[in-house]
Amino acid sequence: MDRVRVALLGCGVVGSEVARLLLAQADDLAARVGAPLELVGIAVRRPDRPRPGIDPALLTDDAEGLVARADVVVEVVGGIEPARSLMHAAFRHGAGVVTANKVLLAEHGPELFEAASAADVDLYYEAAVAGAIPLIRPLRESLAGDRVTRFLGIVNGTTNYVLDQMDTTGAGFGDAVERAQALGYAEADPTADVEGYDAASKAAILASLAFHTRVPGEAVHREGITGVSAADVAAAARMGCVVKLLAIGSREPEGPDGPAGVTVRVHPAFVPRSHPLAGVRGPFNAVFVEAEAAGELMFYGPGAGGTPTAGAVLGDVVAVARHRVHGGRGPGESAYADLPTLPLSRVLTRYHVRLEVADRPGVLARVADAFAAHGVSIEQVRQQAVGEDEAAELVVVTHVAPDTALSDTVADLAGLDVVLDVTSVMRVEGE
Ligand SMILES: NC(=O)c1ccc[n+]([C@@H]2O[C@H](COP(=O)([O-])OP(=O)(O)OC[C@H]3O[C@@H](n4cnc5c(N)ncnc54)[C@H](O)[C@@H]3O)[C@@H](O)[C@H]2O)c1
Ligand SMILES: N[C@@H](CCO)C(=O)O
Ligand code: NA
Repeated sequence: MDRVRVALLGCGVVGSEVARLLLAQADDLAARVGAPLELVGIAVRRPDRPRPGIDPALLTDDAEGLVARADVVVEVVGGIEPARSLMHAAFRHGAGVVTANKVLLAEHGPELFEAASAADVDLYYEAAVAGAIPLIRPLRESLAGDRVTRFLGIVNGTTNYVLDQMDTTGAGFGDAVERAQALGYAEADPTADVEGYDAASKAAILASLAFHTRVPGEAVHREGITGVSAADVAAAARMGCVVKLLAIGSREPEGPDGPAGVTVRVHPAFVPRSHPLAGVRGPFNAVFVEAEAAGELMFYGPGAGGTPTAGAVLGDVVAVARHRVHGGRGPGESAYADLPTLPLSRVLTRYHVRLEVADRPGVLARVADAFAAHGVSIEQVRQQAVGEDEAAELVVVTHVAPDTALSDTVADLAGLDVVLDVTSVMRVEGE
């Protein structure tokens, strides 16, 4: 093969950087691949729009036609359609695909991996989870001989920036989101990030890979950070913790509560300041992976941004192009373990519960009784007066308890006449 033809679909934040780096590093990439990479075209919606540094002759609005002329298709359009159809078209034409599209993989991964396998071509997606951080390849290849038992990480840069601002400046949620938008971290519509959808797609992809099973995006338990208040962040600080949006996947053994399987969840949690994840600041990402032989591994770096993400895309382009030149293909989907995704009731966690209660004799005992009635053991209780009236804030930290026992406790607490409000319920993770 005297050259590898690369088609780029999408020329936005990531795509424009992929195009720039492909051209700027052409000689190095050719040496690494064993043949030159030829950028044969860039599919865009508006080919007439000038794009600095990009030859207008490369621009086309005929994405289908471009895909038919490529050996490697880079999909950085995002969303479900037309990305999904274009990837299928690439496979039909015998082209390998590199994508950064976590939404598409979390929703339609199995179908796309099957199509790639049937066509005997590659589907690579390092940039889809935690941007530039090498994470997909270590899970898919370096840890292929090990048994991953758990991952715990920060996989959304926007929400990490927002929570970090709330922690370091005392800002409220709304102000912190506005700062994230002003800096270009958060989109004009930040729903996918702040409601945890983006992190849930990434958690689904990581869990599928790590546990050799299929976890669809909708099977991930998802809570965003819109309910996290400045008071929650301050309460975390008083406990020596910081609030982080975590993505957690875990193998659960067979037990009295049900069969073996996996749990996968995304939610805000208190993380002790001594834990390495607490030190992940601003828009950075980090993922802890625990494996039986390797022990604890941590992957850290920029989880987003045009240039870092384009670097991860190009790493995949080199791998897929090498296979075109030298033959063979990389590992495909590995879902042989076929483990069920278990309900959250199988998860054991510590909880931090904040209540507003009447400040009179016997209240503490009644609150403690509600926890005891569901077998939830209390580790710490702290009370402080609030305002002038006869109310107090009560903070209860539990020992590990099943999720269902805690939610039943909270329902009972909310029904007590001495409890004026259950202000917040947060999990405590990472100890
Ligand atoms: N931006 C990041 O930091 C980042 C990080 C990791 C992964 N990703 C993923 O990379 C992908 C691209 O993200 P982005 O930030 O570059 O988005 P973007 O919105 O900046 O770019 C997407 C581009 O695709 C174009 N487009 C849409 N429909 C098209 C079509 N039918 N034909 C041709 N072009 C079309 C849009 O006009 C836009 O220019 C997404 O899947 C995203 O989730 C982005
Ligand atoms: N919106 C994502 C981009 C990377 O997928 C984030 O904030 O992490
Ligand atoms: Na990555």
